[in-house]
Amino acid sequence: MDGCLHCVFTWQKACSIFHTQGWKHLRRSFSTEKVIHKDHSLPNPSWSKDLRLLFDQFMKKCEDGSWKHLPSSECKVPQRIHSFKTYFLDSKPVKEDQLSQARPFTRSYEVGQGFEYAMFYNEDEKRTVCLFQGGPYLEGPPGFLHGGALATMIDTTLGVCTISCMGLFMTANLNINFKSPIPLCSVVVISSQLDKVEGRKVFVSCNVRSVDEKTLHSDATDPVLVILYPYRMTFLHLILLFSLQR
Ligand SMILES: CCCCCCCCCC(=O)SCCNC(=O)CCNC(=O)[C@H](O)C(C)(C)COP(=O)(O)OP(=O)(O)OC[C@H]1O[C@@H](n2cnc3c(N)ncnc32)[C@H](O)[C@@H]1OP(=O)(O)O
Repeated sequence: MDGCLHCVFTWQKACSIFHTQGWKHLRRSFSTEKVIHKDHSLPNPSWSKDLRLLFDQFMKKCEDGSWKHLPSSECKVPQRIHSFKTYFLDSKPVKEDQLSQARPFTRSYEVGQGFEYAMFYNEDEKRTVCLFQGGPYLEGPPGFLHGGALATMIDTTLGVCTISCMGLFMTANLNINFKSPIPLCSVVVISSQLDKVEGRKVFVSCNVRSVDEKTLHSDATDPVLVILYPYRMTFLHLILLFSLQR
């Protein structure tokens, strides 16, 4: 029992570290390996004027503590976290050399070519906002953003909202309505919120609007995110959690 509680605290600690300090600290806290990181959610030369302006506006909102900027990082992912991810979900382990190549999908492009974004979280309102600029490698219809790229960012924003509010999860269902195409390299605001929790199910929703808020590009209502922890814990998971702490 003590062991189980210890694991609960470990995950609570992980989630708390995640939304106060970001992935880099979460990863570092579970690893003895040296982690090289860079925060990709800060302005860079590829950011348009719109993205910079919005970023500055949200950073201002962070000053009174109501909103938090969520940093990102690209790093050499520690092997143990990979093992954890692989085994925790009962999937077949992938080869070591493939693992060493792994990196978060949304941070896998050259600066400015793919997903440029910054996220902000409001704990009281259980809301997450993502300021997103889709680069030229994310083209779908000529001159417009690929629907799958937008779905990726919606899933990521909803995921960050869920992990910040509730903890570890897997997306079980995601319903997206594409209402108006997004011009490539333009900026949109993805606003997500936690609507309700029923047992292991977390219901979150979001909408995607243009910077001037006049155009509703897309919305996702009642997607379901199922939280895995602490309800489906096997002996193997417990061993892995203990090993992560060493
Ligand atoms: C740092 C953070 C940033 C992260 C950003 C990245 C975000 C990326 C998010 C993802 O891409 S996750 C990857 C894509 N998702 C998957 O691969 C999930 C694959 N599916 C599964 O692994 C399992 O189906 C799942 C864990 C979702 C559920 O399996 P379980 O065996 O744990 O749950 P179960 O089937 O018993 O269902 C639990 C409840 O959820 C409900 N449920 C399950 N699937 C559902 C579904 N598809 N739609 C609606 N409800 C669903 C189910 O009816 C039930 O409701 P009740 O509790 O009321 O009985």
